Amino acid sequence: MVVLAQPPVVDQIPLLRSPGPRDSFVGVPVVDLSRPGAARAIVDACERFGFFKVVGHGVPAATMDRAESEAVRFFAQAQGDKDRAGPAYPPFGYGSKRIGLNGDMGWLEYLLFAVDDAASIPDACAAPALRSALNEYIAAARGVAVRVLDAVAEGLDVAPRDALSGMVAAGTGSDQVFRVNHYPPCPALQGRGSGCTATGFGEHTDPQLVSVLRSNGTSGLQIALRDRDRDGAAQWVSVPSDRDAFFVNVGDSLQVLTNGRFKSVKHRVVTNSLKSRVSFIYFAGPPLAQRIAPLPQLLADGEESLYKEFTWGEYKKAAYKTRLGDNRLAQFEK
Ligand SMILES: C=C1C[C@]23C[C@@]1(O)CC[C@H]2[C@@]12CC[C@H](O)[C@@](C)(C(=O)O1)[C@H]2[C@@H]3C(=O)O
Ligand SMILES: O=C(O)CCC(=O)C(=O)O
Ligand SMILES: [Fe+2]
Repeated sequence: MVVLAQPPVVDQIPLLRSPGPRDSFVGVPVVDLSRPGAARAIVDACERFGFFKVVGHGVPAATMDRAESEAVRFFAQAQGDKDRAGPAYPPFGYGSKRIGLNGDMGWLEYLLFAVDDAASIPDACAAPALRSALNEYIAAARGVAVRVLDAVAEGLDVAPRDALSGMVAAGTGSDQVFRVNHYPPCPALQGRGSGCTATGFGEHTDPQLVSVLRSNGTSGLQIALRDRDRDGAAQWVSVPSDRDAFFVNVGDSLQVLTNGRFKSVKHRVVTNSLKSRVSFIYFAGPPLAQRIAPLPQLLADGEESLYKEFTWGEYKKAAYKTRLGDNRLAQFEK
């Protein structure tokens, strides 16, 4: 008998049932930031999906294109050169296949950076052309996060209007993280049939307030709908890619600030057997000392917080001890 050995690393990456073409989800809410009514539309999308697409954002295509081509150039380097930009933990830099420190694996490589208050990544972490392209992109993504959080406050009628955006705006000491993910085609999937795919980035929620994502034209991102199916299973749907738009995820911290009115969206990335996906994600985290508790104006008379009191620093520390797919908020629920 001939036993075909698989490369061991692929063995460690969970395979998934591939969604069929009809799972491509046409219902992703689209918000035009340049139009009146955006604030209401954002609140509606956050309540229904914890996820939406942003158009009319005004970020120049050249900013996105330059960041993408510099990232593609970085990932095209020899493995040894990329490894010199790592490891991803600690503190930040290049990583491959291992996500976090607790045993999660995915079919990807990535750059992970802490972002300073001026929305820039540390000098030592990337070559000048890559660093300059990413810094320009990060400033633009932060701008989108600030506008989205202003709109959330407006749509929820919270005063002051910068009650949320003030936690990430320049000069506030916000705890921002930025990552560039590259999902190469997964050759091990070829010949396995269309029903099978591999985990690019396993299912999880993002711990921060919001995350602002942009990808090239390759699909792979999936979100779980809020309602489970009749058997109690998560309903995963594929998000059609759009390289000109941003996608916004509600994170765990915004779930708490709205006392569960918004829910952080569970999402994951599955690999494509033929095409590379490159994505950029800006994670808008508040300052470490920021208290994360429901905004008083969102609590009805007599309504209590669903969560124990904590600061972002405390939540982040606890989150980094968890596996990707864990329910990180559970230990903070009352
Ligand atoms: C497994 C992990 C990776 C992660 C830290 C964690 O222990 C749990 C949260 C993960 C996550 C998900 C969203 C972002 O990609 C991320 C940078 C974050 O803030 O929380 C990652 C963390 C990571 O990759 O370091
Ligand atoms: O790469 C993507 O498209 C999404 C990745 C993601 O969810 C994350 O990095 O937290
Ligand atoms: Fe995520």
